[in-house]
Amino acid sequence: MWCHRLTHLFSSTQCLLNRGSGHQISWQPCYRKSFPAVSRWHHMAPASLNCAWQLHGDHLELRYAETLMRFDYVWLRDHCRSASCYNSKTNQRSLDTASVDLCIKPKTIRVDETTLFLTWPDGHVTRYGLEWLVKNSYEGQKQQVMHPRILWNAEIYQQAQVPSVDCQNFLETKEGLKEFLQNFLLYGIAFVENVPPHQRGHGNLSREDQSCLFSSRETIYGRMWYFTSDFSRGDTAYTKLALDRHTDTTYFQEPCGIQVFHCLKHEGTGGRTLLVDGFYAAEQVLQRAPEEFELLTKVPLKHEYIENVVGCHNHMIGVGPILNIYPWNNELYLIRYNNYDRAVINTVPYDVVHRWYAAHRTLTTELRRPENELWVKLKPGKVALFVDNWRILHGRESFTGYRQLCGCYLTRDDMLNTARFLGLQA
Ligand SMILES: C[N+](C)(C)CCCC[C@H](N)C(=O)O
Ligand SMILES: O=C(O)CCC(=O)C(=O)O
Ligand SMILES: [Fe+2]
Repeated sequence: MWCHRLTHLFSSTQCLLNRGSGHQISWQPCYRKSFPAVSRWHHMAPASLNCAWQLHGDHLELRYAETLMRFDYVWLRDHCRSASCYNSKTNQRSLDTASVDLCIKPKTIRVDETTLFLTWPDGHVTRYGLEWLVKNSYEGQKQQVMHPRILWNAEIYQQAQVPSVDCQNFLETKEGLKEFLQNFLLYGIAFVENVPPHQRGHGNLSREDQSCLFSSRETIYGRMWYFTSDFSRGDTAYTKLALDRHTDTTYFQEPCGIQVFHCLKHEGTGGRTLLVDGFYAAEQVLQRAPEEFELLTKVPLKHEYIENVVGCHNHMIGVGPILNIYPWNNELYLIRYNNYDRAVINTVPYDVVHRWYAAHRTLTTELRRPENELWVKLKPGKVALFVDNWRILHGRESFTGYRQLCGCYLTRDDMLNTARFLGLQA
């Protein structure tokens, strides 16, 4: 179900973005020597309509499994999987791409039931499985999502009844870890239950020692952080004030991928945690105001962290748009949203800035809809909450009394690496 939702999302943006004039790819002039373009379709067998191909001056056109693909000849030479061009033990290219003639074209081409054969002018033969080509072609990739997800508002998330994973299962069994990761990848949040209320318990969830699960990302806040409302750092997080929804470390060139929260103590009232699916809100913007969505993907902004308290002097700047999409399929992969930490806007001309403010307002309205808000109370020593900081916004209610939280940021690449190792699409 989610797959269709997203395919729909991406294909509508695709049209949108392709129309934008700034988005057009300008082709370099091709200096290939004249090549007799064969303008008729070759079918592999008279009876088979499954596969057909056609040679053009600078590319091969191939139709297979209902996909029409176009391959540049240099691309076809560059991706050769023969033993001399590719080391299948290390999965690395051995061919020096810079040694390929940019005007190269195959001397002969042949296709059978499963394979495309190309012979190059120097006699070298390249073979491609047709399935491999579908999977690896631009056209094939364009139809796929990189990260399957279930976008949610409070009702969708609650009805899904996503189970928390028990801490011991998570740490000690492959199934527990896999279930946790699957939930996390689909929803962008995941809870681990029965975490011991002391700090080590939390550390075990993410440190490189013993359990070897994920590595934490060391930042200006340290590797693991313990914080309370003592204003030990120059940031509102270290007070008792409410924090509106935001993502963290927007002022890093690469914002932290994952954040883990574990409540150690709270003697007082308030302090609930707010979670909002930023991608769900962005999808609403795309559907209601596609040109505003596009603007939010295009306008670069700075976020900034300037801190001068005793012992801590930091000045961080991160640059990027609020919404980041993969250009080939328009899939959203990162939202950078923190109104507290957004820096002076000096990267945008005045007329664009006004439209940007309107687009920002539309997104903010979606993010603030009460039906999109998931509120949870982190009880001391019960759950650890993992948050995808590239997708989910978090915030907190103001509170009274003594409240101590600990947590860490995790390296996103390592978590996705583990997920892929367990057979998940990540
Ligand atoms: C989580 N921890 C308390 C360490 C950091 C708080 C960082 C707060 C900062 N305004 C931001 O949003 O990035
Ligand atoms: O105090 C909280 O619950 C969260 C504060 C916050 O936004 C953060 O630490 O990143
Ligand atoms: Fe935060």
